[in-house]
Amino acid sequence: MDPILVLVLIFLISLWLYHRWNHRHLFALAKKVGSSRLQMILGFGPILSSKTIIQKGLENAEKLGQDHLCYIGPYPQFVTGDPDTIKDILTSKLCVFKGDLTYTGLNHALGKGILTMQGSEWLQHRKLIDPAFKPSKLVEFLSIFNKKVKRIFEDMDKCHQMKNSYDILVYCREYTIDVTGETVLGKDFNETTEVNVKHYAQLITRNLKYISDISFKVFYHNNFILNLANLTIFKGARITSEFLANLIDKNIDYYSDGNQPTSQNVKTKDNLVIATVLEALKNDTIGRHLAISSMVHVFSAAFETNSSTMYFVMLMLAMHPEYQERAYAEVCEVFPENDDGEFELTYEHITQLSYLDMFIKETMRLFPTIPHFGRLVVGGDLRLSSGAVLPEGLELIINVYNVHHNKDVWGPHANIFNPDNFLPANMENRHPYAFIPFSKGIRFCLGMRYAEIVLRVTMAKIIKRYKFSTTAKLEDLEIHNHISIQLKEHPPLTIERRANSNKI
Ligand code: HEM
Repeated sequence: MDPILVLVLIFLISLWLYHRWNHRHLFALAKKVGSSRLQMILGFGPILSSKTIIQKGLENAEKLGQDHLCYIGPYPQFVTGDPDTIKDILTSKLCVFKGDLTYTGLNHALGKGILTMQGSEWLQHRKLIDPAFKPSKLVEFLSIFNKKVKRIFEDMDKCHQMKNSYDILVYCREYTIDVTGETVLGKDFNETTEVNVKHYAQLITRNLKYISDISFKVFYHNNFILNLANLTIFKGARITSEFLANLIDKNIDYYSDGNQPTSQNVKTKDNLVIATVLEALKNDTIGRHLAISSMVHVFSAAFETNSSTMYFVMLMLAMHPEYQERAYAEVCEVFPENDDGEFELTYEHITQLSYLDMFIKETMRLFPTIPHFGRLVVGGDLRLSSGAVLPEGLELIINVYNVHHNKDVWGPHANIFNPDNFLPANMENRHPYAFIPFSKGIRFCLGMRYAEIVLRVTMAKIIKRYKFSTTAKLEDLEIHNHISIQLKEHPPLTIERRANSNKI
């Protein structure tokens, strides 16, 4: 045999043995859960994009099972859409770290903050910001949510037959930026020239694409390529977070000088989310840089999630006229006046709107705003209740989209929109980790209660004022994952003012 060929063969066999040894824990795991044999041998898998990652996740679960190992480029990932496994992971102290793959984009665009912090530093920081979302603060926010809906009414009153409903998503974004500005910073963006909400909403879209490209197109994980992209195609994409950081910086100075919020809707700065970092800065518990970036993170986590969910709720109302009328009838029962949706919701009202609650939850089941999030095993191997062992250092993807569409959990009609899935009788025997739009366990969404309230206040008012219809069907919607769930194309939407809702 040709000696060169022999050398090449020896080199390849050594390389393979090295790979096999280096990944021995993964090969052991692959015996317990599904995996692609070819990917395991090559140590490499397809490079995904925001357009393909959701579909690929469904296909992999179908082929390999809800718990499986796969490679994204050269990065091995354990992916799960199984509620037992998700519970094991999200309740384990070994899984509070976030992995590189899913957070490179966020880290790059937003810097260090609560969304991306790791381990004990994260825990300390979380304890610092948690008080901003305690029930007494949320009561204050409730009155802001009630007042702010006027903005989206003004925009939606101008709409009627839309061939493409993208503008509605934009109005939802503008509205949630407005609400977040007031609850986090005490700023009424409508009364200041500092922030052009419309321009800012456009920047966000660009930023989301940038973040998801960096995360999923793994060649951007190479510093050289990323730096090149920053100088060219991503040039300017950081404007959003830099702009936000400047705004927060100015507000820290403003409040540190003893000033109070300019917004009429906020009684005192102590009720604002920013109050938590102002206090910590006063006590020297954190530095200014972290105070700013942390508020950038809270701000960023708050608005796109809420606005996408509102938009999807409107689409679901339009596609399901029968359920829409049930939701409308319930709101009319609680608010029987001819009030055009301009009523004031209290906590008690929210508890009476049980069908609306089920409708919103079902929307979040089929369209979870954050379809995947990641974790990293740190501090030891994690033994799952299935017996499989996730080795330290392995990146994990919690596939929210898959568990929400898992037929073993939600039944054979898992892909059909049906708010009755959330009837108490139907939820009684459902796995507690079957529905996780806000994540769950140790590191669940900090703004969950805030989001639940703002969604219910806004949607109750919108349902009272408008009737939605569309020719589009659920199966027409093609979704992408730009960190938050997005539609490839926005379906037509008709918006009519309700007959008893005729004030202009
Ligand atoms: C429909 C609305 C929302 C959804 C679906 C949602 C979903 C989520 C999810 C899935 C996570 C976990 C992400 C991960 O582990 O990587 C998360 C984390 C977080 N969310 Fe939300 N969220 C929503 C609204 C909000 C709001 C309104 C705020 C703030 C006002 C907020 C603040 C946060 C923060 C700060 C974290 C990081 C928590 C931590 O790591 O300790 N979210 N959210």
